[in-house]
Amino acid sequence: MTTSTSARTLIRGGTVVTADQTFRADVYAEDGVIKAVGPDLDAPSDVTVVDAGGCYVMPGGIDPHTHMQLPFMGTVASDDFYTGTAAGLAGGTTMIIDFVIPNPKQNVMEAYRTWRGWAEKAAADYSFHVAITWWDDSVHADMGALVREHGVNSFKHFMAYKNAIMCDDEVLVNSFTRALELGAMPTVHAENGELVFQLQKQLLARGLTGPEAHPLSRPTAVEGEAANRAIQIAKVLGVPLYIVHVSCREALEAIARGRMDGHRVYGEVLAGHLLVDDSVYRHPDFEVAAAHVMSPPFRPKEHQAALWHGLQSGTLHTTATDHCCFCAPQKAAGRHDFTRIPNGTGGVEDRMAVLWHHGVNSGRLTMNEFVKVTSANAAQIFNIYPRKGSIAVGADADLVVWDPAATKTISAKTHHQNVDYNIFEGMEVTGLPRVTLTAGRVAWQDGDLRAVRGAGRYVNRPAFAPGFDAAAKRKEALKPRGVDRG
Ligand SMILES: C[C@@H](CNC(N)=O)C(=O)O
Ligand SMILES: [Zn+2]
Ligand SMILES: [Zn+2]
Ligand SMILES: [Zn+2]
Repeated sequence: MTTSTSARTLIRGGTVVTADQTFRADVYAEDGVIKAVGPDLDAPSDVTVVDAGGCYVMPGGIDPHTHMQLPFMGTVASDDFYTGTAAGLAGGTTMIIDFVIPNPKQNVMEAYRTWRGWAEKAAADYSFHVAITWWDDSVHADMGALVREHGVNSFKHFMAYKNAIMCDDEVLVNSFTRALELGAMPTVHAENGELVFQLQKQLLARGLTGPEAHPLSRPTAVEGEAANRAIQIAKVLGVPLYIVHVSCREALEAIARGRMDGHRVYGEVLAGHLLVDDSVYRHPDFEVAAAHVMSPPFRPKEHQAALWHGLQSGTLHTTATDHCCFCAPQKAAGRHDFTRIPNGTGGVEDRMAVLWHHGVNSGRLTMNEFVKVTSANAAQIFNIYPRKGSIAVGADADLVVWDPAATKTISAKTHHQNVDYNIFEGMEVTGLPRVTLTAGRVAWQDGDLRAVRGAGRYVNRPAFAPGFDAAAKRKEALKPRGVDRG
């Protein structure tokens, strides 16, 4: 179902904040596209006027890491593409990049079509990273079709989850090589799945079955090793790399080393990893501890300071949520075996507010840096800027009118996410979306959510600079050199 985007909307009286500018201006949108940005714009007839007085007008948030209705660990994530994108709109996020995750040996194109069907009901725009969970010639071919015909320019690799969707080095090397040929970005979930598997077995054998064992099975060295390995593999192959949910100092330092070596490595950090620490796993109530089971796990406090410094210094580039919700009855599957607790937590509704409060209000980030890490950088890294992540004529009218004085206490009792727990429960934040517009239409205003099921559109993300064929380049490099007689 498509909704009219011929709505004419004038956002009046605000201060526009983009990744690089802050200036007083009105914004006029028509047919879902920004048509004018400037002071004191005239209001044509039959226009909807949005009062942005005292507010900032920013590009709508882009969450580059969600899993709506993901089938995982024997159950299905509780937010679907409609409820999850609606909750995102309530929090100022106007686009998600979700994941197609084929089962091993499942045809990649078939999995892609399945996820496309599920996402038809989305209330905001969406796109997909496609996970490569196995390898053969059909995967090589399907990656080409996805890039050339379906607007996919990023491929995900889980280095964790052994005996499920974990990639070994053979898959990583083949898929990274193919990504380079195609001009696509490989991304990784960097945890050494073999180590996790062995540590889980050891912990269970010692009778440690509760959620407090979850972080013990995934120490930071397990993430640091995998991050470094993925970076070195990408470096040898000459392909860029994006590391999702960087949660600890070891992974951050691997990225910093790679970047210092001149390698194109990007890092993503979750709002949760910036603000929630590992004490949650020692909560006496199983439900509270299990609600926080996700991977990589929440870490000791000292890693959060490092992650904030990573964001401030440009070693980390995007913020996300890894929104993958499971309610208490689903988490209870692991009541007597923590390895069976479905991994995942929420956050798509709260990311922008918690980052504004703890990032901008605290002085860690400027407002422009806030726009970079919640929207513009993800748009640039995944090649949809300035259509997304900017406020400019011709860009999509995905906008948020941000009230820096508005306050609320985050709670599962009041959030719109379809999950019975909130990892930011009780957190008081100042700075909230007053209005969120998707394709020029008001979807959230002063607490009233008017998300439209099916209004979201699939966003094609073009390949990067013409992917050259790495094989040809390697052949050239290996050609015997004639003696150079000077
Ligand atoms: C399966 C997915 C969500 N779950 C999680 N992060 O624990 C992921 O690993 O990113
Ligand atoms: Zn090839
Ligand atoms: Zn992951
Ligand atoms: Zn994820």
